[in-house]
Amino acid sequence: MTKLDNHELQAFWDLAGSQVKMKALEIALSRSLFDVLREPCSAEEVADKLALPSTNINGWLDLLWSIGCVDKATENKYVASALAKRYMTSTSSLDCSQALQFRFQTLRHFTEQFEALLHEPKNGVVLSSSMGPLWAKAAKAQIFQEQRAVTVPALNRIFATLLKVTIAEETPLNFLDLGGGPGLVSLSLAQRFPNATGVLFDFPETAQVARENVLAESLEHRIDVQSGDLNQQLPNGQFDLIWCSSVLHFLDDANAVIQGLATLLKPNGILLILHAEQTLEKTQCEGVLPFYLPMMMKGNYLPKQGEIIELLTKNGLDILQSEEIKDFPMAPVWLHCGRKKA
Ligand SMILES: C[S@@+](CC[C@H](N)C(=O)[O-])C[C@H]1O[C@@H](n2cnc3c(N)ncnc32)[C@H](O)[C@@H]1O
Repeated sequence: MTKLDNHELQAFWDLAGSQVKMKALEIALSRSLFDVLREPCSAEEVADKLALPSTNINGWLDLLWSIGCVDKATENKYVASALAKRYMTSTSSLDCSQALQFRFQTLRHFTEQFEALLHEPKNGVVLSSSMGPLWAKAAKAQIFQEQRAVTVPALNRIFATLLKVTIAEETPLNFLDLGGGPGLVSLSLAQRFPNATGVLFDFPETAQVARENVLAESLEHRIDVQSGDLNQQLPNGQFDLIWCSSVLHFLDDANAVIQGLATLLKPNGILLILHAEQTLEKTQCEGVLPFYLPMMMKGNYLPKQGEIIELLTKNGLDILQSEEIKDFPMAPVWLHCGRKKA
């Protein structure tokens, strides 16, 4: 070790310090600080606008500066960074303020239960129908924001540059968006494929949120919003393309649902499954486990690497490609693209 290297304990001190950074950001989001800082302000002006004493405001703003949320402008003024303006201001079309706060809260809640879950692991998801209203609330807030800012751009990249199978934009296909939440994936598919029709399927309460978003875009003649509990029933229809992202974690039997999806595909139909997975690779564990271990310990399903491919193959699909997708909400997911045999 040269005297310029960090001590080998630094990584663990940094872990402790990240709690303080997180709290600084959480307070900033809850007080709409970045809306205030759309224009440069001094610490005193920030204090005045947020009705706080000015004593500790400089330190708070400097910490936010150190993590990239604030820039320093001239004359001792601070201004929201370009990143914060893009993702943390209420007028931005990519605003993720609520989504970020939700993640802070739920992961903190998990840390409080962590040890109890080691003593008493759970081995089944909560009765799924009771989750309907909670999912609908999420579909109006954090899932909506994450679909708009992250999932839809990832979908666009996947279709534009990543998929090895080409689907011509004018194809008159019928798609299914399984567990589609607020429906931005369905809207995006309908816009990408102008001759397509589609079905979004989710719990009744969430489906209502999706229906309103579909109506707002006047696409109700092309997107049929169906509802039910996937543990009990499948959507109606026969599909050329199925998009299923971050849904299997919440179901009782992923195998049964994939088996069902295979029956809903037309011959040569394409199934795109995007889910976080358990892997044996250290950096992937580091990226995935902080976000998905809580779910696993509560009894949710996190596929092992290779498991989805096995299920798709077992249910009569040829695997066309499997890729790690890093620009997905919270943590990387694996995209598996399967095609039903003709
Ligand atoms: C994490 S969200 C993912 C939403 C969307 N697929 C995406 O990637 O943004 C999970 C979705 O699955 C839906 N879901 C979970 N369990 C379900 C069930 N048993 N039946 C129907 N929908 C369900 C939820 O309502 C929610 O909209």
